Amino acid sequence: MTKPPSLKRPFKTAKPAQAGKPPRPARPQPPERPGLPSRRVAARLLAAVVDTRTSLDGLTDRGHGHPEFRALEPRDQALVKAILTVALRRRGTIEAVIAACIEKPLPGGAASLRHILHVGAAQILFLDVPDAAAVDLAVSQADADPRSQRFAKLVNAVLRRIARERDALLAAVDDPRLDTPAWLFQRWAAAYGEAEAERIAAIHRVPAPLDFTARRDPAVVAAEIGGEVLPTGTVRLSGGEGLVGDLPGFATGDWWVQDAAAALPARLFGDLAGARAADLCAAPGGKTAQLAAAGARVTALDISASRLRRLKENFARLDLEAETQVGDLAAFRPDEPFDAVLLDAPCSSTGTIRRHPDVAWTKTAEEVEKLAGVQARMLRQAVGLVAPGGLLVFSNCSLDPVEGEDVARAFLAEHKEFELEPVRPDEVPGLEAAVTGEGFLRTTPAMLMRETPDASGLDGFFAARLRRRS
Ligand SMILES: C[S@@+](CC[C@H](N)C(=O)[O-])C[C@H]1O[C@@H](n2cnc3c(N)ncnc32)[C@H](O)[C@@H]1O
Repeated sequence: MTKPPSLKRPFKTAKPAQAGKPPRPARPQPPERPGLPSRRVAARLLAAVVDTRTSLDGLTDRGHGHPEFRALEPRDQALVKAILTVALRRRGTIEAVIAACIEKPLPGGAASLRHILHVGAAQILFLDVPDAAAVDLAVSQADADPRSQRFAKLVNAVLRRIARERDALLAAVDDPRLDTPAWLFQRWAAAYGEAEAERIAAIHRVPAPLDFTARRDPAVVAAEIGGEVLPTGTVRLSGGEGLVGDLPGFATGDWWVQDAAAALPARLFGDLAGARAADLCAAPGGKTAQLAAAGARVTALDISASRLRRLKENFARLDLEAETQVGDLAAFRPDEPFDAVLLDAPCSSTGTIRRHPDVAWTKTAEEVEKLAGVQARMLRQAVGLVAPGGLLVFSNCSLDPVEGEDVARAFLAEHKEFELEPVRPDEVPGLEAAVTGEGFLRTTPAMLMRETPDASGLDGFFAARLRRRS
């Protein structure tokens, strides 16, 4: 990451003090304007996401995130996250609105100016921040940055116009496709058709509901947190804001946060009471928790020690048990094979864009292809871990068939000792349309439509259930 520019104006190096003359006291710096640090950090993090394809989750991690983010007060951190989430979710729209307010394109190399404008416009267009504050802080920010100082007047004019003409400007550029990078939209259109790709792009513009998997009775959890039980059994809370940890049932381990689609793959094993199960890519453990809660004796493997630590914390809260192992699947040699093996493989995560809008701007088509190769390799490594007659569920949260259907088909063609055990529509009530003709499970964010968009949709997920012949 580039070194953060100094906020202070450049100053000349002081000459060494001459003998006899007392050194001149340093001029006190005026205190920074309230609100400016959070906007500066927002612009810096936006740059890291879109210019160097850095994950927003990593940048805003409370323990290991960007140092300037970690230095902010919790309230300012929340504001930075809110600004960035909407700035990335509506990136194309914001870009089009800014373009409509300037006579000629922003000068090439004016990246810093562009990020300042995006942060300012995101607040004016989509957040409950007073327009005057958003404009003034963006102007101060431009003025304090040597790279954008000469554009401070432009920032003022553009953002004031956006504040004045917000509704008309938004109406003039209202096209969900704008907020999805073209390469990604084309891949969805090729896979699901133009109309479904548009529906996916449209629902991505709406913040996702919060989904929970109940440890015991979903109806009780729904009543306690004021949510609804979806036909799939997931508990959903829409339009909810605030800290998950403050909700009833958190401390007592009554539920864990898990998207409705992410809850499906582990259910494909059916009855697991007393079974030996392995979760080969387990952390942070949403699906491992399902396996353990269903009565399996679970071994949870993950290559990341820190992510596995989170799994252990989650399990302690949920009062669930699993044997954990930090390690690479390639070197995993258990004493005996398992009845049930889950491979929830690393992927491009394009099915989670609604919750993680940075994914749309940090991933590339090349990465999708490369990750499909990783998944195919991991699936081959899982073969010897499945007992005869046992089940192997392969899943991931990519929306791209290259990482899902294609990997599963190639595996089945190569491994005649496995057969596909088709998913039946009655196994996924409310999501019957997610069962493909071949018997795979394929969700897209445009499924599971409810009364309002903020209560609708789910992550894009793929799952195939493969049985090892006896
Ligand atoms: C999609 S995440 C798993 C999410 C998890 N199943 C859940 O539901 O909470 C993929 C996980 O695979 C792990 N991983 C990646 N490569 C691995 C490997 N070679 N061996 C074991 N784990 C690996 C990553 O550390 C990551 O935690």
